[in-house]
Amino acid sequence: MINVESLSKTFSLASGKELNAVDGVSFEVHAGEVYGLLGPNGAGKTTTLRMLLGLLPSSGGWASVAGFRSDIEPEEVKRRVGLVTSGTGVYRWLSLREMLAFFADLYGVAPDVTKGRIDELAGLLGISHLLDRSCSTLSTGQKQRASLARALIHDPSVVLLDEPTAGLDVMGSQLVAAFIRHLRELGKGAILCTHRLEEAERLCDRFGLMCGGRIISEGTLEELQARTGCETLTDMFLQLSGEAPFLEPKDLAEVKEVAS
Ligand SMILES: Nc1ncnc2c1ncn2[C@@H]1O[C@H](COP(=O)(O)OP(=O)(O)OP(=O)(O)O)[C@@H](O)[C@H]1O
Repeated sequence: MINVESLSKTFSLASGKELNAVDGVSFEVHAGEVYGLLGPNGAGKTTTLRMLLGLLPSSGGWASVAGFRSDIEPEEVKRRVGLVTSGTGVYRWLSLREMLAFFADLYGVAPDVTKGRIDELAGLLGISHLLDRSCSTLSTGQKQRASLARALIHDPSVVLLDEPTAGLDVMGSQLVAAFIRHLRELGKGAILCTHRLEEAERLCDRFGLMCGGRIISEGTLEELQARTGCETLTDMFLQLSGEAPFLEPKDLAEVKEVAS
């Protein structure tokens, strides 16, 4: 469903140097699978998603969604992808119903299908009572529900989630988790990028651990546990990236001593 093959991106920096933000990344995501693309800040996750969506040209390799190459047929790719980000972007001057209808129209959903789909998604996400409210009056959590509905309005086969729970409270995060489980039941392929590693452990079927533009390890949680000898994704990250926390517990004790 999603194929990424030797994908690379080199940025030319103002200093004249070059940065290999994504460096030969390959992975696949199948229908009904949630793939966790995880890594520290600057690992290259968002750049990978932008190339996959056809928003950014690659420097090498290719990506495809449902058989359509992002670099050759980006419009076909966008038609098949729903995007959820942490920026809960809604159109302030439209009602929620108008905004969802607007996006349905942009994606070419037939008008007679749109109404039923808005009602269905609003029911699923618990926002039916908000449909005729102006988007400008919605709370952060309500806006995120609206964004989730917007991502599915054209019934995409693939959903990309880039930090979907950033800034949300426990209830909001649980809703996003339920949404991701629902995607799996619908047989959609999904990529989840998140820094909440415990959340990723619970939600993803397989993981690609990214560091410095490369996938340094890939597999199910059990496979990664067997390979690394670590129990949690957090411990795996620290081990695989070869990085220790800036402060060891003994350092913290010293800091406390100095402070007292
Ligand atoms: N347009 C650009 N020009 C130059 N460098 C860029 C550009 N976009 C991203 N980068 C750099 O590429 C690297 C990867 O960035 P990217 O946003 O993909 O990381 P990320 O894994 O999504 O990080 P985060 O978890 O912090 O969002 C970073 O070093 C970033 O500074």
